[in-house]
Amino acid sequence: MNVMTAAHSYGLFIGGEWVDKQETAPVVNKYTQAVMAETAVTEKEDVKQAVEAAKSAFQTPFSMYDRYQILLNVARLLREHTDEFANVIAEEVGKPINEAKGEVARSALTLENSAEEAKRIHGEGIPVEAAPGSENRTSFTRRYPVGIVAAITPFNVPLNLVCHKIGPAIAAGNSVILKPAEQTPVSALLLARLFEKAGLPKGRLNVLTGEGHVIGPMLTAQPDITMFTFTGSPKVGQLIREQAGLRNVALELGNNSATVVHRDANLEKAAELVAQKSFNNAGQVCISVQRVYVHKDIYAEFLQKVKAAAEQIKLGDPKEEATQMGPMIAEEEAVRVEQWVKEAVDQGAVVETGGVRDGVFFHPTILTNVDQDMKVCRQEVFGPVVAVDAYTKEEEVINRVNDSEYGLQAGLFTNSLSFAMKAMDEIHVGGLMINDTSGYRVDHMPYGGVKKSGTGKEGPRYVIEEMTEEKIIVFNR
Ligand SMILES: NC(=O)c1ccc[n+]([C@@H]2O[C@H](COP(=O)([O-])OP(=O)(O)OC[C@H]3O[C@@H](n4cnc5c(N)ncnc54)[C@H](O)[C@@H]3O)[C@@H](O)[C@H]2O)c1
Ligand SMILES: O=C[C@H](O)CS(=O)(=O)O
Repeated sequence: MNVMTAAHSYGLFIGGEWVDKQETAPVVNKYTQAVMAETAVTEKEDVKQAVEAAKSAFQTPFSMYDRYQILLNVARLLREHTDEFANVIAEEVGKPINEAKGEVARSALTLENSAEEAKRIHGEGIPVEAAPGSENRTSFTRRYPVGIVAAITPFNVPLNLVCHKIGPAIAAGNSVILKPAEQTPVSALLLARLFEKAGLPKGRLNVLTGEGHVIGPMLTAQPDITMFTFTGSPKVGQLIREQAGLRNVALELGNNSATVVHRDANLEKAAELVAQKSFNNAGQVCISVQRVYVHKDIYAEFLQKVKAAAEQIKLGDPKEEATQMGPMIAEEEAVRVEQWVKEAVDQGAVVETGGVRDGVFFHPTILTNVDQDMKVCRQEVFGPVVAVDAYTKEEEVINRVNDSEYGLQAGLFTNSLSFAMKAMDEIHVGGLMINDTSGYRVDHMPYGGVKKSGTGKEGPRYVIEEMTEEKIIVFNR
């Protein structure tokens, strides 16, 4: 089966039906800039219909075992269609084909893990009888689905981050309304086709495409939506939280990730991983290495190694096997990154390599002589730029890592157990990776930030807690 239609034109997916709309929006191939697909533009009435479909599906029983089987089937189908999905991701994001294949494999794992968790949703016994006067009582908790989950996702990881929302929401027994990023909706629409093929009951998954700033408020205006799960920028996350009122909101937001390389680290390994995780997907990854702090004794050697690795990165057509870095999501984003680098240079930073824009491409860039208050350090670059600076003392570098509004993940390369333990206690982030960069993630681990990086955790087991409500039952014998 080829999951693509010949016309490459996609309707909305509401109540198990594909709904064509008169108004459509083009999705462009980020390398060629040619139109690769047309997607339907959602109107207010479509949002209402999606909510009705989701509500009606939610009222129909859907057993844990059926949820498990459907999620497993979709994972299997996804693996069977790896090349098609990877080609779509390479085109719609501009992500190198090998990275895109990796994203498809991770998406299948996310769905498999969600399927497994569907069978593990459980409560616990509560010893209420331990309270004086409650000797004759017996109690336990149970978890119930929250109802209708609205999921809004970003452009940079358009399939796996969608799976991180749909997989656990369905595993938990909810209905879902998905709004994928307007720049990259095609892989999500194809995924909906796989759910349809796998026999997902109609209305359990609905997909609405179009501009977020238009559809977002239409979704938050629907009182029957009980939870919002959002991955994207802090600005939009904040808006959703304000509009959602007392409803449950999970936010996976940005970061300006730091990685520390201590004087006792394995330099080869640290340099290789830093170069890889600074420039993956042209740096458009929320845990991309953006700030590197290197102990002064090894700074020069480390810098030379990372620079050599960065200069080896092959830019080009994402669909060519040899390409290691593709274009950014849009030329205006490449222009923004160019301006931030220029501003840093005007403030005294030195470009060690890169710093060059070529249309929608921005070359892998290493900056030194940086200051913590430059935009390239203080804000989230979301581009292929890394700032490398030296430090002397452990205490000093912990303070510098923590000197950020964000707190998603951080990395530390060291062989010192005491430094690793101190960092574990004192670096304020959702995840600390010892002997790895901030960029490490596997899909079943708890993943989410502190401070401006968000609230709530992803990873199927953890997000299912948020996508279910706990109820306590007390029996009086
Ligand atoms: N923490 C994480 O797990 C994680 C993962 C990936 C990306 N991100 C973050 O995402 C950002 C980049 O992605 P982006 O540019 O797609 O983010 P974005 O916030 O611009 O868009 C994300 C989604 O929100 C929608 N949206 C836009 N305006 C909206 C509104 N007013 N109401 C509701 N929805 C709206 C968009 O259409 C899109 O679907 C970065 O900050 C990055 O760090 C975080
Ligand atoms: O962009 C942020 C992503 O969550 C990182 S990953 O693709 O899931 O590793």
